[in-house]
Amino acid sequence: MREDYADLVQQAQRAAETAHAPYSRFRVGAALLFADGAVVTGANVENASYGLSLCAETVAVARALSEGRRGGLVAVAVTSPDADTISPCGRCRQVLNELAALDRADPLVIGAGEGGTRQWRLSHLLPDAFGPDALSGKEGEG
Ligand SMILES: O=c1ccn([C@H]2C[C@H](O)[C@@H](CO)O2)c(=O)[nH]1
Repeated sequence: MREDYADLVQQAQRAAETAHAPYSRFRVGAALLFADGAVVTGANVENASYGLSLCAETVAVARALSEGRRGGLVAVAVTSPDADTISPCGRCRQVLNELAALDRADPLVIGAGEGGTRQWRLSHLLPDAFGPDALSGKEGEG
């Protein structure tokens, strides 16, 4: 793994320590790397109403968008201290695609754990994605 991605994984690991996961006891951290070098992290946030829980990747994407980021997503690291390895759930793939598609990026997704590290392009994890393009001309500036 390139050194900068090792650092990104480390940031995801640190984020996982802040997870609010009292129900599943499965902590997840995500770290998004942007072209300007910025990193935005997130951890999963569970809810007593289980189905309302938010995944780490979703929290990170929401943080990035609410900070005003509208593209430049280069890589995403996801990790859990409670699993040997991890790959983003289906909903997270769609949520990541929302940010990536804003500038037609195809970020590297890194699933890291003690059991090994796997890398994919987001387009591999979510081929033929439904994205903002499908609505072009139908939506306003958000
Ligand atoms: O890609 C994933 C998959 C799962 N989780 C969280 C959701 C839930 O809080 C816990 C167990 O599914 O892990 C994530 O944060 N990201």
